[in-house]
Amino acid sequence: MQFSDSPQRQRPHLALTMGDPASIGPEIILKALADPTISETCDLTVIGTRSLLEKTYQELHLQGQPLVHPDNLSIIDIPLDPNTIEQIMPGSGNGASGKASFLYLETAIAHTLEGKFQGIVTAPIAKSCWKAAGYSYPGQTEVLAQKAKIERFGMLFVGRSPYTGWTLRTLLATTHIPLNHVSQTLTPQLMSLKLDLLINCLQQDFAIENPKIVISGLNPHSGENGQLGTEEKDWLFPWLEKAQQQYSHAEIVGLVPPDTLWVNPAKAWYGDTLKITQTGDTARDRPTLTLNNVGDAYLALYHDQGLIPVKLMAFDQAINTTIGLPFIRTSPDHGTAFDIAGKGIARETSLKAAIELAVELTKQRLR
Ligand SMILES: NC(=O)C1=CN([C@@H]2O[C@H](COP(=O)(O)OP(=O)(O)OC[C@H]3O[C@@H](n4cnc5c(N)ncnc54)[C@H](O)[C@@H]3O)[C@@H](O)[C@H]2O)C=CC1
Ligand SMILES: NCC(=O)COP(=O)(O)O
Repeated sequence: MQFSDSPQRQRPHLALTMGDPASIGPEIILKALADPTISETCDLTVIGTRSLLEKTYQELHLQGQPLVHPDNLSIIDIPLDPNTIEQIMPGSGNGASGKASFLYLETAIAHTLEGKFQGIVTAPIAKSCWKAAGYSYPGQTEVLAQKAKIERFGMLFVGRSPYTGWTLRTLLATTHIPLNHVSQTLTPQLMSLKLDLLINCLQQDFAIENPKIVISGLNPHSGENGQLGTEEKDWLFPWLEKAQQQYSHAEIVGLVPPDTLWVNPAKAWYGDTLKITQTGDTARDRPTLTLNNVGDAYLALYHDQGLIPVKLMAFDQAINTTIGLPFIRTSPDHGTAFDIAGKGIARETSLKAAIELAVELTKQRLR
């Protein structure tokens, strides 16, 4: 893969897809790229529809929003026919916007596989709009994996605490499936695959040689010895014991009951920098940071078990990154936010964090 600058400066060239054009995607792109600290670290090429970026700029800059003008961006333009353009209205995702967002992603992947970009940052898409357009994928992750011909991949969320600098990393063992499919989808093979990917990723991408990984139970109190669910007793604990022996260079902790799993990460996230003010004006310090109690990464068994705590702590900072791909892919943790699209109030912080992480990971891979 080629870097667009001298190896010493390691300036990655990244694709940035526009996501669903009826979403907050165009707005957060124009906001994020208005920040010079972002453009200083990498070369970014937006993959989307220029006329829609221009329309967003015209509508929002009148409100005094700090936006980059699309003329100052590198764009691979995906023009849409007038009939499609007419159907794309901020806040109303549909088959037309879904089709456009799929085209942007496909184009980014094709260019990346050809070596034009080292990584892809994706703005959010709506799975329902893809479905309306006739594309049947659970999300962008599966499209990336399929086009890259990869069978082993994972959905990892990364967020750096603005209070303490501590980094929360959460891998989901299962992702976009109904809750009542979780138990039969989880298997020892799937758990081994995800744990293996996670350990490799922590070592290679985050330079953590001997990672500590904390794994959640599935049922309340991790099954309470079979009384509240049998998966832990039947196979999760035996699987864990084998994994602990297999990965002697990693510390694998578990199965921690899912409700208490997030107490120590929350302490590490907030540290002692905040005070809880209770009614009656009493202020109480939060517990001091105790980093020996936390993991380098958490393995959650299903989507909401991992993402409720991630979004509670880190909604404006967290990044979704696909691990196992031959290139870097990051995305904000939030979705299309159709409810606020076109209003000029979307925050670009998570997209900026996604770009920053893509730069960091690309450089780490080069090292
Ligand atoms: N990376 C991706 O492509 C993702 C896509 N999605 C998709 O997005 C769609 C909507 O999902 P929801 O569950 O409603 O989550 P959402 O993240 O789009 O919205 C949840 C709430 O957060 C607010 N919000 C989200 N991003 C914001 C931002 N940058 N600034 C200010 N407020 C923000 C929204 O206004 C809404 O009130 C779904 O189709 C989902 O599948 C969801 C998560 C990630
Ligand atoms: N909850 C994460 C999410 O919806 C993003 O999925 P993907 O489109 O990145 O696969």
